[in-house]
Amino acid sequence: MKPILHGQQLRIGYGSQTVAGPFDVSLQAGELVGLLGRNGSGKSTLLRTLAGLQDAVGGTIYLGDQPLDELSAQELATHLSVVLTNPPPTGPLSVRELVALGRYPYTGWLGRLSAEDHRHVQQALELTGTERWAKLPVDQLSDGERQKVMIARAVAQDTPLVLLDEPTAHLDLINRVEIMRLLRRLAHETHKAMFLSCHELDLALQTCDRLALLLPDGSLHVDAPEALILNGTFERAFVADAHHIEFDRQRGTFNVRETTGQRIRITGEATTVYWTRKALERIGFQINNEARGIPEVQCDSWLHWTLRNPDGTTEEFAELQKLLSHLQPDRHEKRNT
Ligand SMILES: Nc1ncnc2c1ncn2[C@@H]1O[C@H](COP(=O)(O)OP(=O)(O)OP(=O)(O)O)[C@@H](O)[C@H]1O
Repeated sequence: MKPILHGQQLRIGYGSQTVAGPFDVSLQAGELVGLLGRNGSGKSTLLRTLAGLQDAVGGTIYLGDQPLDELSAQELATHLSVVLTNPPPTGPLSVRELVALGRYPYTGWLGRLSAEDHRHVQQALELTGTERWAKLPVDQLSDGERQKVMIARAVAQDTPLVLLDEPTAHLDLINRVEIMRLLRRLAHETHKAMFLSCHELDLALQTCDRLALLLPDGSLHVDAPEALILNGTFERAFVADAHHIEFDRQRGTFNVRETTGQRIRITGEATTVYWTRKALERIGFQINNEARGIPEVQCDSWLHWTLRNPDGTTEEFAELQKLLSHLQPDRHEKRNT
């Protein structure tokens, strides 16, 4: 399938200063692609470059068959829409009026909306679930609601490609999930390519069709999320030089490690084992179920733990905190002195 956007030997940056690249990147119709990377890796720079808001340091970007830099601003606006992090225009604008601004590439210099434009605006409101706020002033919406309206404006612009810079920033968990599910649904149902930057690795792993990882060495890796975990690219992107963070490849999560060198075994009921393991790792224990002659925590059932000491003695605990305090008496004593 022909890509909607293709960047060839792309180098992004400022003036002659390269931030990342050279790399190739392609976006296909009907897919949600998440752009991830550490702070300063170049996510916003890449999005702005693909949007034609700043020049590439090198390489060429094609929208279909046409090089991006040969398109006029008006033509570009029919190929791609952009949702940036800056706050939307405030003032007495209603939600419907803001969404209608998405039609600007198609309206004449008077900005008068045709019946076709009104149809697109209505459709965008319905597709994004924002129709119920259509008459409200935009500045009366919550951050999550306003973000959906900004997405509706991009949908009304009716472009095959939508670029979004951190659309989930400053939103709570429910709204972050809602926005990602909305973008995924829009990509699949309206057959648009959606390319968004974000910092929520977990959410991106669960919702994006593909992920693009910008690495500290300036390379870009695009693949199925699970493939990037399996081949180690995820770790290289985020924890290559971080000493106290470890990536759990089995669960796709990052763990904070403050190891004291003490080892412990842990067995028993799966959910209790999972959270007990997290707690023990948090206080510095290394879990090693292969080792012999070290203490063992048996998670007997929900809210009951047995500690087997290497000398064969056992102790019972009905609270996780009591087990933790028992296992790290130094900290406990220090706190009491
Ligand atoms: N206007 C500019 N002129 C020169 N360098 C810039 C400019 N804007 C950003 N940079 C630099 O380009 C690099 C990439 O910045 P960019 O904002 O693209 O990163 P990012 O991945 O989006 O970061 P974050 O996750 O913190 O938003 C950084 O080193 C930054 O300092």
